Formats: sequence, structure tokens, C-alpha cells
Amino acid sequence: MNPDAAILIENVTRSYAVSAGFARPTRNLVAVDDISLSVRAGSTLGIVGESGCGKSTLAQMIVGLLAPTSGRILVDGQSLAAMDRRKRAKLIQLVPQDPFSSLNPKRRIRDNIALPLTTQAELPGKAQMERVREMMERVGLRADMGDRYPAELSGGQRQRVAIARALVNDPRVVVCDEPTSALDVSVQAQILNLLAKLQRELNLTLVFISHNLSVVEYVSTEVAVMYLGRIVEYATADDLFRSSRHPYSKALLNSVLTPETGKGIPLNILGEPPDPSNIPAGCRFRPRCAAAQDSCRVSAPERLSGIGSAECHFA
Ligand SMILES: Nc1ncnc2c1ncn2[C@@H]1O[C@H](COP(=O)(O)OP(=O)(O)OP(=O)(O)O)[C@@H](O)[C@H]1O
Repeated sequence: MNPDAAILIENVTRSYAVSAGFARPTRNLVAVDDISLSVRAGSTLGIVGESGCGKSTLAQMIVGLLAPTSGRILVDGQSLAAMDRRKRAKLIQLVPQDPFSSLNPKRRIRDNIALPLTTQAELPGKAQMERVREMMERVGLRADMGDRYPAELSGGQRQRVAIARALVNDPRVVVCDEPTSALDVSVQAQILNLLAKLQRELNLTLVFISHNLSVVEYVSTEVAVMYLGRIVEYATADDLFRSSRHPYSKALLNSVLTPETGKGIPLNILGEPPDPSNIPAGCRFRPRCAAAQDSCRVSAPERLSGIGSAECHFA
């Protein structure tokens, strides 16, 4: 793995003890299962997979809000585990799915954007407001909107505020967890274009999480396909969308492509994913895989070996 990577994920696992009901022992649910991945500086990594596959758990660990059960994550070569909150805020930021719940409803927009700066307390007040103005312009918010409150803005405008706030400290890495899924389709495109523009202008490393493959295709340079806690394929966006290797990626692709262009069987007829507290033996995709053979029942496929690889016996 590349030690100069913007994000280096090494053998990271996160499990939860979940209750199985009254007077029954708790079960161990493995939400992220021994993932290793390195993310190139200045790239946009899309992480895609169905609901419950572990995307948000991984995102929370990458930004340091959740500790791995085992393994380690380095951002810009540094571990977030013991890092001071202020330093962490300058290195990496999260753009959440629903900005409404993350913005303070009682504060004006300009104060919401300035919040990470005021906790840093390094810039004098006037310079802070100058920085906020600059960020509002960058994300396409009129200066007079600074006086308003979150409830007075549309969903798309609120997401612009959340992006401005994430960028106000000039971080190196930004993780966006389903940043457009709460928005109307027309507004989604505007926010995706904005994120792509900011990534280029600021040379950010962007991690973009979505269950929507079309959205991921639009913004990503590389894509990690997640299934039941593991990354089962890691490829450049071009390769994934032209010639995916894993049957799960093919099924995901087929769910968004037309029958003429798609290959494989769409996900909706493969049934629901298994319970992550009871992961199937052998290949974890086997129960839903139309191409499964006897060997898939017996042994798990080899681990990913970097970009252009897939966890499938027959990839
Ligand atoms: N705090 C928690 N306690 C117990 N189980 C959890 C907790 N957080 C997540 N999980 C479980 O871990 C698994 C992965 O959840 P996660 O939210 O990371 O997936 P996701 O791919 O982001 O899904 P979604 O798109 O629905 O948010 C799920 O089975 C979920 O129920």
C-alpha cells in the first residue's frame, strides 16, 4: 500500500454488540470487516453499496468520529486516534446527509459557517468574517443570505452552507456521506457540480459515499464497491463502469443501466442482503450470486490486491 496516500486504511474492523432480544445473549455484528485501502491525494473516491453494508460506519471512522475495533487509519500520514480536535478539524471534515440536523437553527448562516473558525480562535473576528464571505461566494450563496437562519433556506442552499462550513478551515480531505440523497434530483446535480468544482479548485481529496451508482459515477475518479462490511471491488471509475469484475458490482450496475447495456442480473431479483451478524461462510455474496460455484461455499475469495482487483474466485 502507498504510504504517501491521503488516506490509508489498514485492516480496519468495526463491530457492534447487538441485543438479540430479552434474556438472549448479545450478538457480534461486524459492520466493517478487515478493510484495507489507500486513497490517492487529490482523487475522488466513491464508496457505493446497498443500505446497511457499512458505508456510514467507514465514513465515521475515516473522519475520526468513531474508533475502529481493530486496525488503523492514517490521514496525510497521521493517525487521528490521538489527535487534538482542532488539528483534526484542519485535516479532515465531514459533509453529512442532512444539513438541517447538523446546522444550529438558532444561529445565522454566517455564524454557522464560522463555527469551526471560532472554536479554533486563531483568526481575529474581522478576518473570520472575511473568510466566511469568501466561502459563501465559493459555494454560490449570496452575501445577504448570511443574515438568515437555516429554516429560511431551501434544502440545496442548506447543503451549500454545510459544504462552506466543512471547507472554512481549509481541510485536506472531505468526506461526504450521501450529501445529495435528501435533495430533489435537479438540486442534486447542482450540488454534485459544486463538489466537483471545489475538488478541482482546492485540490481536495474527496470521499463520496452513496447508494446511488449514477451519482458515484458522475463524481468519482476511483470507486470502492462495498458489500456486507467488505470492499469487494476497487477500480478506477472508468474501469468499473466499462468492465466491472465482481458479480455484485455487475448487479449494482445492472440496476441502473438499461437491459441492453447491462450485464448480469439486477440486484432487485437477487433478494435481500444477509444479516451482518450472521455472515455466510465462504464467499459472502454466494447466496445472492447467479454465478456461484461449489468452491464459493467452501472458501472466501482472496483479498483485494489494490486498484483493479475484486474479491471473487472468478473475477
Ligand atoms: N451504533 C450501532 N449499533 C449497532 N449496529 C449498528 C450501529 N451502527 C450501525 N450498525 C449496523 O451496522 C451495519 C452497517 O451500518 P451503516 O449505517 O454503516 O451502513 P450504511 O451502508 O451506511 O447504511 P445506510 O445507507 O442505510 O446508512 C448495519 O447492519 C447497521 O444496522
